[in-house]
Amino acid sequence: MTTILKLDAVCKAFGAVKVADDLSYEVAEGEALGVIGPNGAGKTSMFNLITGTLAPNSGRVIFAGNDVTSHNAARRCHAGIARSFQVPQPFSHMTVFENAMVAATQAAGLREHAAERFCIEVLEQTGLLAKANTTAGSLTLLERKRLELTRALCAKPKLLLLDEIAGGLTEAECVSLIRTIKDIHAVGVTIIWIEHVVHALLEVVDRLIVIDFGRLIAEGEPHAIMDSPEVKEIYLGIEADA
Ligand SMILES: Nc1ncnc2c1ncn2[C@@H]1O[C@H](COP(=O)(O)OP(=O)(O)OP(=O)(O)O)[C@@H](O)[C@H]1O
Repeated sequence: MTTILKLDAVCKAFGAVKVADDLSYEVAEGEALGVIGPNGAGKTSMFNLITGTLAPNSGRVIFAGNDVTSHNAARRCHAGIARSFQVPQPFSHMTVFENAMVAATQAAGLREHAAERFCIEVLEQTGLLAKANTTAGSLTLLERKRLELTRALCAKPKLLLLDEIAGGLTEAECVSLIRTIKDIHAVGVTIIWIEHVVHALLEVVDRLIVIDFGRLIAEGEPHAIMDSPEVKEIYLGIEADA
């Protein structure tokens, strides 16, 4: 098993609010790791610490064997870390294809025909090829989520971070998105997926971690984690002895 990502005793606080409190865990290459936890637990902040938009107060982020703690977000992106945002952030006035091309050229460093060919390939994979010439601002929510995936994949990531990508979708849309994410995982992309739609997570991830007040409070096989009384109490608000 090769470790692709390691968080080593990462701490980050905003005033009195600890968003990462001695956070340590590892992710294996090719793994799909799910992340759950209450609102405000520090899950998105953890992604910001991994991608480099947030600097830790202490601790280290190791990616593909290199200490990237001092590397900025652009450098980490070039190294192979890409993310989708909880609220889709496309260039709304540009087409789907143009959005993909920005990622393929700026993040993956591809040029001209190679970039175009790669974007077509990714749009096929994410189910958006038919919308290639549509402006991003006129897409449905599911399509915007698919565009988030497209933009992240066009950066040619080794590690893909998904932030609540299933949120707000209908059940049928969720099923269709799960299929796409499974396909992406099947070709070897390592995934860390923060999600409140737990059944979607359980269909994809190999392992689950639970974050509360910036601390890792549970880690293990997804169904066992969801069944644990501690997680039910902290995450679902059900008292352990109820
Ligand atoms: N830049 C910042 N400055 C100050 N406080 C922040 C900042 N970013 C996040 N926080 C606070 O840190 C806490 C954790 O936020 P974060 O978005 O990481 O939680 P989360 O687990 O992703 O929540 P959710 O499930 O609601 O998306 C929240 O109380 C939030 O208000």
